[in-house]
Amino acid sequence: MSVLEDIVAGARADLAERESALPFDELKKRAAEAPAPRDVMGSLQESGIGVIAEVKRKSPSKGELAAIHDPAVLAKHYEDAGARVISVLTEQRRFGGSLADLDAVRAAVDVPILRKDFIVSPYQVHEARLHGADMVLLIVAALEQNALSALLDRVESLGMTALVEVHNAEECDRALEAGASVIGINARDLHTLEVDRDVFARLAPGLPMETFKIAESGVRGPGDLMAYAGHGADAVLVGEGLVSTDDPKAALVQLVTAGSHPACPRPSR
Ligand SMILES: O=P(O)(O)OC[C@@H](O)[C@@H](O)c1c[nH]c2ccccc12
Repeated sequence: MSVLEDIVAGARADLAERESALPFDELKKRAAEAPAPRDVMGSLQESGIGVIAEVKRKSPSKGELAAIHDPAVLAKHYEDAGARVISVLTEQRRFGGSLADLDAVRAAVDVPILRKDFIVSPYQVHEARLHGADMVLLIVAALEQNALSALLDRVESLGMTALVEVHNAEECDRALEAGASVIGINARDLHTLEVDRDVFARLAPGLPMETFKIAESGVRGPGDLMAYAGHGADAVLVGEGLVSTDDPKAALVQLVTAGSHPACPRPSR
């Protein structure tokens, strides 16, 4: 079993438990009463290269990254530093996240929030909405084509934005086929966990100009952001490079500053 398959199997088992505690129909009803989703694209399309900052406690490749005692405090730092979207990992087994983290962040900030998890069921989409998410990650490698299309439609029907994640050319085709307009190119291969920052440069030119392109993983500092921007990234998503520093807020200010600097390559649209 690859790491991805293992994580997805765990996510399904955890999901089954939550589903028996709160039936889907009831969850849907409650989610429909949540405050309206925020304008993710409006936020991402402000000038320059936007930064999506991630609340990430652990990773399968490195184990513990940071002891985040209060995700709300970290999220507030991210918002103050200029994050366009805040990503919150809710996967528990390998990433140490939770829906409680999502709740805490939602209560603390006004910027749009991405629920980062291994979404395989409509249940998780409504659950994301109930807990205040505005954007939901859909990983192409974890989904059959029909499920990908159906989940993407579901996300959009609830007024949220789908971030559709790819790692190779075939997955790009599948993402576009499903109707994705926001595509995250992950430098990390979820089967092997290896990071290859050149994946973005290889895949981005094959995507339509109007696709909003997000470079995910491997950003260590402003140099990596500039490099991704030079290859056509509209935004970058950063976790470890922020949480594992002594001062995540200062690290994010540096990235945000680089992303809005006149010397930084502009988005193509
Ligand atoms: O910590 P990094 O290298 O900055 O990466 C962040 C983000 O891209 C990574 O957490 C991620 C990308 N896709 C995922 C899918 C599931 C879990 C995590 C991820």
